[in-house]
Amino acid sequence: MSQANLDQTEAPSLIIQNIRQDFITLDGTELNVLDNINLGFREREFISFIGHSGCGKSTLLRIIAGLQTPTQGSILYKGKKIKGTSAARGMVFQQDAVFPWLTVRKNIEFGLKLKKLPRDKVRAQAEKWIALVGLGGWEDAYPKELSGGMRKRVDLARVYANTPDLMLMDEPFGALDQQTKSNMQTQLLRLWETAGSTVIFVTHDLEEAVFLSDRIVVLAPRPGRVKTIMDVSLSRPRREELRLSEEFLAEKRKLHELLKEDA
Ligand SMILES: Nc1ncnc2c1ncn2[C@@H]1O[C@H](COP(=O)(O)OP(=O)(O)OP(=O)(O)O)[C@@H](O)[C@H]1O
Repeated sequence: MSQANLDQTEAPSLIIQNIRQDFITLDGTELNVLDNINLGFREREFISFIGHSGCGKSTLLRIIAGLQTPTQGSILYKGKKIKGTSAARGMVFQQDAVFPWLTVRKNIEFGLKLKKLPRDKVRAQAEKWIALVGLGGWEDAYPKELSGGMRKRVDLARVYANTPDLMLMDEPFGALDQQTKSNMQTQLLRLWETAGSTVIFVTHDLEEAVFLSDRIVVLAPRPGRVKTIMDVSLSRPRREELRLSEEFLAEKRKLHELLKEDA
């Protein structure tokens, strides 16, 4: 574990350099939300951000997405500075972003049509992701006919169909029940293995962070800083049974201790 972060064996593709974020609150006082954030992530890594409520996880994710310009510092992706949003960076939030008036297929095709891809390519790409998220047979259903987990799968397919290099996920499974959440985590790992994108995943859930991640960035609050980075020493592919193993519980305990020291 280290605060520093830049991997020595492979050049990082995403570099977060000296990020500081200040906000002006409603009463006019200045709030320093993030300070001196320096991180480097390799291509295809699965990274989670974890830390107590208000430590700036979502703000950091929004900066990486290009939705928020930091007070200081910059984000480099493959050597280029991130400015504004891009289709190459897909975002998934707790509340899904499916359109209620479009069918499953049309939701997934929506972004592809905006890219002006040929019609047969749009259809083929949508078919591929509908199958990958296990929604074959539901192509013509409307979101109101689906369960929360199925809607989430449409949401993931919608974003993944655009083949983003970077998937930025802000507590995407936070509103789901435990069983559905576990299923979605396993499904997400399969999609990630297929798509080959780098994932940055914000969560409060220790088990989720350990199950999914290669590395977990632990943020300390007031102002948000990188406290440490935990390497998750669990092999892949990760199956459901892993959650009950001693090695999994040991990793979870380690993360729990790292977070407790902040309290
Ligand atoms: N646009 C804004 N203007 C003012 N303050 C903001 C703004 N956005 C975020 N904040 C403040 O920044 C701090 C960090 O917020 P952020 O949502 O990034 O934290 P978080 O770690 O994701 O929290 P949680 O785990 O509760 O979702 C909070 O105190 C929040 O009130």
